[in-house]
Amino acid sequence: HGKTKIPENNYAISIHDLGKLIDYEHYLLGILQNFSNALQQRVDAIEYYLNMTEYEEERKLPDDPFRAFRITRRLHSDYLNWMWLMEQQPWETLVKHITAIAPQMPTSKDIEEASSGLRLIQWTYSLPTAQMARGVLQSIHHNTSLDAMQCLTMARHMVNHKDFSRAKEWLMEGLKMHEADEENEFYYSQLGTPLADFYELFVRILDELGTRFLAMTELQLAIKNWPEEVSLQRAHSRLKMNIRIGKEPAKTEKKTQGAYRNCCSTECRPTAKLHCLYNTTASHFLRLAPLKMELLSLDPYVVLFHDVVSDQDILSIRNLAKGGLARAVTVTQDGNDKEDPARTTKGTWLVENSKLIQRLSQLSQDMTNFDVRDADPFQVLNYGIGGFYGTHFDFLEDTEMGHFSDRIATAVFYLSDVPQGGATTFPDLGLSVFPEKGAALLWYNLDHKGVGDNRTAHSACPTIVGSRWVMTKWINEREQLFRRPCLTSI
Ligand SMILES: O=C(O)CCC(=O)C(=O)O
Ligand SMILES: [Fe+2]
Repeated sequence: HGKTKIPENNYAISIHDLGKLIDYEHYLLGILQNFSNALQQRVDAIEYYLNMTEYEEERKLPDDPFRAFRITRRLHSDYLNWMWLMEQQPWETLVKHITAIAPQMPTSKDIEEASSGLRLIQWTYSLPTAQMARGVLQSIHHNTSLDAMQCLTMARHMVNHKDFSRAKEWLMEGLKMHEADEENEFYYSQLGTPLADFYELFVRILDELGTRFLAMTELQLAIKNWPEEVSLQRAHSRLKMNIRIGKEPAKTEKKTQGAYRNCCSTECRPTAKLHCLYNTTASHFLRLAPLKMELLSLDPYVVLFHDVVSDQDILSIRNLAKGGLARAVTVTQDGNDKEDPARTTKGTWLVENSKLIQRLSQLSQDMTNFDVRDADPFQVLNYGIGGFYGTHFDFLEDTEMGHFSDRIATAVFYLSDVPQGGATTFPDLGLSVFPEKGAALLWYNLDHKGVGDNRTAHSACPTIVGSRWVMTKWINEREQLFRRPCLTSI
């Protein structure tokens, strides 16, 4: 029999798949509402009975015959009915409904990835914590925000990632919200985040930041307020020990990635003015239907094509991909696939050979003037919460596969607009492209000798708002013998 394996839904790395959680929550809230109704019915009946029997009345001997009769009758039978009611727990079936969908609920890994998404958004776009907590992202007010519990989760996450100053900011936001809501402490305790937990973490953060004596003062105050809290007592003895042995506070490392963060935040274009033109030369076809092409860099070659995929085709492509989204992986040195925290997106390969795919292949061929008959299939990707692809190369050079046939060029088709964030960025080129539904970005990964060009390092910046869909095509060297006669290595 054994346990059934908990499925890995990986919700946080695909906004599209996260949509399933909306249905689950709706279902759960329905159960909770039924539970509430059932309870309410009972409460009403009990209150009615208490009123009827004049519970609040003065106690005196039942000297009138009706009172004497009434109390005898009540205590002969009513009490049994109440006992029966107290024993009945019709919500046990509700609990079973919840148990049945429990395996589909997000896991702690999902929470970690969702928090990481927010952390990356905050870091990449330098968003102030107080604004973020209130739903202000890049000066845009969204009708959404985080509550005290969610700020606490963010603070914990920042502590785990050793960013103690951010942790402190998140915790202060959480504390403020919690204290403003003090009369609902029962609700917070019920959900496992009593005020004491906020203080416990607060003290730990102050300690890590090297402000240990401030931490001690705060802690003593908190203990005065919640003398029964074991967690505070534990924190107290830990802190005393740290003071006694003079434990070094943690050092937070500073990461700086100027160009990457700049070009994620605002569109970057290399200084030299390049041109927009209609590409009519790549194939015979293009003489009749030219592509709107924007030259972004000559060396390495990077171009952006506008309006190459129709809304209709985009809908079809996304529908083909929707059912099969799975965590996208990266290739290691020895040619194996591995799960990579620097690639938080789900993807699927379009392997069938439909009319649509043939049309898209022809389009890729027209755009690139490369033979794509044997290229990798199209890969459709949907990014998650703060979903990104860290700076990487598409060429495989030193890997097993790379020796055989390297990825000479990459095309990225944008299958959605992205309201905020989500640029494709080339930090070394000072170049970034913000997604525009229907456009396609194309670049060469190899130099004229067929060697990987390090300047083509690129990334997908974290998506802030939106469900980011792209489709990529990696084009291989192998088939290009006659199309790139100038390759000096051949
Ligand atoms: O999503 C993007 O903008 C880039 C994707 C990418 O670099 C890749 O899939 O290799
Ligand atoms: Fe890439």
